[in-house]
Amino acid sequence: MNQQPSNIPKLKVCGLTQFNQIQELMAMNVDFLGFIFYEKSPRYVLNHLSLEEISTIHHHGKTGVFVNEDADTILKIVQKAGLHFVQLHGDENDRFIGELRQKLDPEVKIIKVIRIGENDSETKNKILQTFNQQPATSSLQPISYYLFDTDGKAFGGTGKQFDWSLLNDLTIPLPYFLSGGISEENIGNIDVLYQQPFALDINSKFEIAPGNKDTSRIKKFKAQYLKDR
Ligand SMILES: O=C(O)c1ccccc1N[C@@H]1O[C@H](COP(=O)(O)O)[C@@H](O)[C@H]1O
Repeated sequence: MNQQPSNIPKLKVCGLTQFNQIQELMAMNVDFLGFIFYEKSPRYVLNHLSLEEISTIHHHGKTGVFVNEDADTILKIVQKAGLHFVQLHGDENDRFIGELRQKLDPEVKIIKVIRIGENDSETKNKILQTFNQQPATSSLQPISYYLFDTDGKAFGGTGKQFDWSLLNDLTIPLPYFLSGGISEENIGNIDVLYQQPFALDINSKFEIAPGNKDTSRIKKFKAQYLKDR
């Protein structure tokens, strides 16, 4: 993993489908490469790359994005594609996550997505319930990271920002990825967050078309915003 001063968020680029773009991102030291294994997504990676091709990508941050997928399918994809992170972007409950944790190699880390709707007490309660699902005394912690994204009918890739100030009302018990319509236009507001993100997750705002990334804009974004601030 890329060595950076700890106050600078890492960068995940999600929804990758093109080999040449993946190589460009690796040359820029992007920390996480996201592949969407959700058939209904316009960024469904298996329409473009096979599991064998993904397995040949030598990078330590290969992340598979899954939406309400069954555990055995996730396991098979993780093993065949050589993934390091599993991003659960649907409505997976703690029981499912615990079972998946038991099946996965301990080195493979789970990122649990919390999709955020309105900034209201119902949303805050939903988030707190998810935090409480983590068993305090587990030898192998089921969830290693949270990822906060904007809620929407398509589960993810909405291109919309949620109200980040909601995070300031919470004590987030794990490092987290900040996601949902992140671009040059809103990243300047990141300083409002008391608890800074472990990583930024960018996706549809850096596309020419779904799955086709504008790598030169990503390069500029990384150089401008992910340097020592
Ligand atoms: O991008 C998708 O098509 C997608 C579909 C289903 C689940 C997750 C998806 N992408 C994730 O959405 C967030 C935010 O994306 P955006 O910046 O708002 O476009 C990101 O974490 C992707 O992993």
